[in-house]
Amino acid sequence: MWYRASVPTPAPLRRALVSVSDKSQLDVLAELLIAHKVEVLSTGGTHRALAELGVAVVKVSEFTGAPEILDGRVKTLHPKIHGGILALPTEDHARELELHQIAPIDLVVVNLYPFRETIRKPGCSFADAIENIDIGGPTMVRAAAKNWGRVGVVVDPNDYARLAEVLAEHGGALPDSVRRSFARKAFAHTASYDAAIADYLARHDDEGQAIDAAAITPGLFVSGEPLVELRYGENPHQPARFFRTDYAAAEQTGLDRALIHQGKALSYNNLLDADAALGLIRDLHAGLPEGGRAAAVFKHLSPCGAALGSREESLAETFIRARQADAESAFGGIVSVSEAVDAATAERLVETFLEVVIAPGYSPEARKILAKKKRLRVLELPEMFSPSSGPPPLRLRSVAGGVLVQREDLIGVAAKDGQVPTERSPSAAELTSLDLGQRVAKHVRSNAIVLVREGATVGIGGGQTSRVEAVRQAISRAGDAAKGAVLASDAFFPFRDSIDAIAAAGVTAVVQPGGSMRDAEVIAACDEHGVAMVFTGERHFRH
Ligand SMILES: NC(=O)c1ncn([C@@H]2O[C@H](COP(=O)(O)O)[C@@H](O)[C@H]2O)c1NC=O
Repeated sequence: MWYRASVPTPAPLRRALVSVSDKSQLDVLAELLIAHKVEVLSTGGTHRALAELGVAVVKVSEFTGAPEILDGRVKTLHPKIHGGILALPTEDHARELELHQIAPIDLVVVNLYPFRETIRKPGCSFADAIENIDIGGPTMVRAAAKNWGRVGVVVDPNDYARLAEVLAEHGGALPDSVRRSFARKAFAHTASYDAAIADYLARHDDEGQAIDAAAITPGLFVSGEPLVELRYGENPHQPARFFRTDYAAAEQTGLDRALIHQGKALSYNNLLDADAALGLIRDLHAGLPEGGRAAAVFKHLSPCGAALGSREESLAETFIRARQADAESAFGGIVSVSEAVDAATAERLVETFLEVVIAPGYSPEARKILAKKKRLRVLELPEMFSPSSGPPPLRLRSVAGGVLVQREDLIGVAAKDGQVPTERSPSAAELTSLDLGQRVAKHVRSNAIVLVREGATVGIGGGQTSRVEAVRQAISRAGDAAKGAVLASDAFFPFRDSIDAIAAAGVTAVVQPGGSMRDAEVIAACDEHGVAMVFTGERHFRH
């Protein structure tokens, strides 16, 4: 419950304390403080900046009679400041303020030392990070937010314009509702600030040395910036929202950065599928030969088609082959491509009912063509293939009772780098197809089997409870195309039954991690059927 002080008609602001590290838009603030004749108190750097903008500003040290000390570690931590902010509008508090000669403060404008920006700087020392933990700022922000019934608190320079508008509308006073909404934002701000500090400290040991960057540290400090309220969750009766987390803010390539050119609002399911389609196209892009291109079609978190094109093939042709891989499933699909969409590709895209298209760019002609499909969501992620620095991003998933945290599966072993345990080695053409199959299988729910022929998937079996059933599904989907195809599996074959089924269907080569107790049996089966096999040593379960 919010504490509610009874202030029937808010009085015009008389005194503000301004202490900001981010000095952007201070001119907007200065203007409104002058216009409403607000008495202004301020700390060192902010005092100088406001004075230059023509504000008659009093130094906090003069106001309190206590100088700033300890290199700025103590500037505003004084009863005259905190008494002035925290006093309730009651007669008792008024008497106490008078007794101690404390003047009430009714607006606090504070933003904090740039802790996040500091720790993101290459080479930032532990000592630098610690020195950038703001103490006085959050103390004032929290005090003002607690006393929202009388005091306004602004933590974001982007709110100065709103503040100016509200004050102009209300004769220099801040209505209750505005103070309350500023207070909400203030506590969210300090909570997120502390989460960043706690996360940083969890990632450093007692000597201040960074712990293995890829480790999952024992603390989880997630704060989320709300991006959009989604129409609903997986189903219409489930409310849902999309948040950008602090962890994601460090990523260059997240969906939070997508430019949305057109289409219906993105749904919860769209975002999940878009994320999956993005993951696959990144893996395909990473394996492309120079001048090559790739396209993928997703449905309900599973790829239904993926194709690689050589430099001689256009993107439109590559997309057509990805769509043809399972034309039936492509209806209502999510498409991702490895390069900017041109007019010819756009013409092909609009032939099918699609939910979302994701690409690193679009030509103006392509945009015009796609615009014909008003509901189609067109997402541009210019940085989608930027190489990521640092450890793979954290991925969070909730289960009843908690949250699971792991690093994203970014390992990609090219089939050509694997070991060949069979008598026959795959041909160069088979290796190229195995590589595509392996990259796609990583994005199919386990148990996952992917059949590939001539640079495109022809049959995908996923989400099956036995591996041989996933094999049967992939073969059945491929039909005649299974003959001469190659196969990729996300995990090892526990028995030779899958190999017997594959060989009977005409599959010529296999890529899988290996590591089964019965690898010898599986290798023997391959040799019996003349099937070439590659062991990658890396499992890619997707649950
Ligand atoms: N220690 C204090 O008493 C204190 N009071 C305010 N600050 C911070 O000092 C900064 C502004 O400093 P300046 O006005 O000197 O540029 C603000 O980010 C504010 O949050 C403080 N600094 C850190 O804790």
